[in-house]
Amino acid sequence: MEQVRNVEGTQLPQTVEPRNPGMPLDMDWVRAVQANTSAIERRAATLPGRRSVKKDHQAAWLLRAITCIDLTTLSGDDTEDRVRRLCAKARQPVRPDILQALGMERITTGAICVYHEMVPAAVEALRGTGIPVAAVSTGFPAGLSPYRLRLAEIGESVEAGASEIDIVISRRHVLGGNWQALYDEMKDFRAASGEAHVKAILATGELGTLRNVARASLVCMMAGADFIKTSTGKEGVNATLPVSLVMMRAIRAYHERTGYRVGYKPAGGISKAKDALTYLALVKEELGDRWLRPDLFRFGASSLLGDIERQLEHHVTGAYSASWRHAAG
Ligand SMILES: O=C[C@H](O)COP(=O)(O)O
Repeated sequence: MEQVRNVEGTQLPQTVEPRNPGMPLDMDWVRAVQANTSAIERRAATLPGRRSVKKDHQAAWLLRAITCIDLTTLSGDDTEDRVRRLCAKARQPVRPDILQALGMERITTGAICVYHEMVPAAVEALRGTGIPVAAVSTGFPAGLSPYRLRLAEIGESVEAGASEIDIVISRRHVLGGNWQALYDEMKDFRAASGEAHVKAILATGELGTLRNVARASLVCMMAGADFIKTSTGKEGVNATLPVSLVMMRAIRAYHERTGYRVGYKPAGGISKAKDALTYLALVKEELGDRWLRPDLFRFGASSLLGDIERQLEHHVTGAYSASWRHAAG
């Protein structure tokens, strides 16, 4: 077995960024946004081949990835029992013997992410663990239910104990270039969330262009989003590397302009450990180490944890498969 080196931040102190206060809508900044699609795609295409995460650090990075997962179930057939099982997994995402072999005592996932109706079961199952419950809200996934009901849904989830709210934006505001409407909507959602942290789901697969993704990212941050998130997991195209580059660069620009760090959450279709490593490498390169913590980075994923567990088990037992070596390259 390879020695797992201690990666700073794998066992995490509770550092939480101050909430993003937002800023007035700066329309000149929004209109000036460019996105060079071919350059972005070229950059994204070279990333998986890089050795940004060295092989002998991979197990530690995979543990880090686990701490950043919003462990998710968002199905029509969700039950309280399923959510309770998921919460048990969030509390103990890796078998204790594997964890011990990797030199770690305890880790948890970043959060649990569920529909509103499942919030009470999740809150109860996670009581005393410090693991937050995130609720998808505002008529997830399409965001087309009546506006007052979308606002009320946020309030009810907060009241039920959700400390993170994943809202969906109205895609039509982006597609129609109605940035003021997007800003106002996001501000209302933010206000309705009270003290809860707010993740703005852009549904990037439905926004048409990378420039729209960049503009929507900026507008949501200006309106006070604490995180920007790619997708609901229900669009035809969900998290991708080009979209992630655009969103991370918007986060960087917002930080440079305002001093506030907004978090990033790629979500939907991320199910392989090697993909998690690629995303972590991208975050490290584009935003820096500070973003590699669960208060600023999450994976929205329902099946990623299973693959990471398998890879860690292989790592510990020495059955480190040739295909994995190749894939993680
Ligand atoms: O927000 C999280 C996504 O809905 C999860 O998508 P996934 O089931 O493809 O991992």
